[in-house]
Amino acid sequence: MTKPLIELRDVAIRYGRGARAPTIGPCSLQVAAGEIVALVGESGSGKSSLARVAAGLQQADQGTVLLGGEIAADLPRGAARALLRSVQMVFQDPSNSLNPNQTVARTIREPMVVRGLRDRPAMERALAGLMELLGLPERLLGAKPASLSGGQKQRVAIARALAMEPRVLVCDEALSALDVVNQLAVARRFEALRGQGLGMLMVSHDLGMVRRLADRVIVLRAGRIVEQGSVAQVLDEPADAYTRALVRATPDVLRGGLDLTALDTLATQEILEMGDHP
Ligand SMILES: Nc1ncnc2c1ncn2[C@@H]1O[C@H](COP(=O)(O)OP(=O)(O)OP(=O)(O)O)[C@@H](O)[C@H]1O
Repeated sequence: MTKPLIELRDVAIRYGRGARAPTIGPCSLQVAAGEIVALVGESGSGKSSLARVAAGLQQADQGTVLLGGEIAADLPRGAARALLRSVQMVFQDPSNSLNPNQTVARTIREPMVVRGLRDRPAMERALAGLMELLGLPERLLGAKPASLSGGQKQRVAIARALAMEPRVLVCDEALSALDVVNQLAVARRFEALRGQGLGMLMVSHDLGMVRRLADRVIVLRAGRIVEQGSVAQVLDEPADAYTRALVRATPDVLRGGLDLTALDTLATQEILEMGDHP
């Protein structure tokens, strides 16, 4: 059997020492190639903490993180770094994650340099490919974040993450700050990337988007996984009382997924052009 791209085994995180210090876990989860797994739960339930551990940005206090069946710390330094680079993270607010002094081109080229790409023409081809994939017009290559719309900034952040050629993308509310047009455009890109084998762990409050994108849903409450299963199982027939409350707390229109039927008939480029007014 192929190994999951990411596996968290009995991962626990503890913030501080006192009896009331927030504790998350132990939690176990897996993301396979071409699979989108959603982490949902109320604010403070531990979604972002687990996402950061999965992305290698935070150390767990207990448990193991396996990437493609391997533990980075067990490998020689170069191999460990390459393994850790196979997971990239996209955050909610691109304004905080992009360097305000760097152009779009430099932002997206940088990870290519980090992963060792030295061939300039290959780099330019990869840059052009990512710009096209994310619906970013060429004229933005020399632009700095301040002159981009929120949607464009987030698409640059996603292009930068993909420039590392990750096997898994960890998205922490990556679509929440976007308007519905940009959400749909990016969701379509994620669907296409999943088709190419990319795995995704997505943290989201938006059960409509979870229904659209995710294959499986994991429900967290107060640092513990209370339920997990397919989207249909968890969102339509939740077994756990907390999941039922979470689903019920979402307005009908969002629970069923946003009605994007009219927009969905348009080509992605048309959708992006609608959303590209800075
Ligand atoms: N760096 C930190 N130091 C101390 N406590 C923290 C830290 N990060 C998170 N916590 C605490 O850990 C718990 C889980 O936080 P986390 O951000 O992982 O939850 P979340 O489900 O992602 O919440 P939200 O949906 O509001 O982003 C919370 O009680 C939070 O206050």
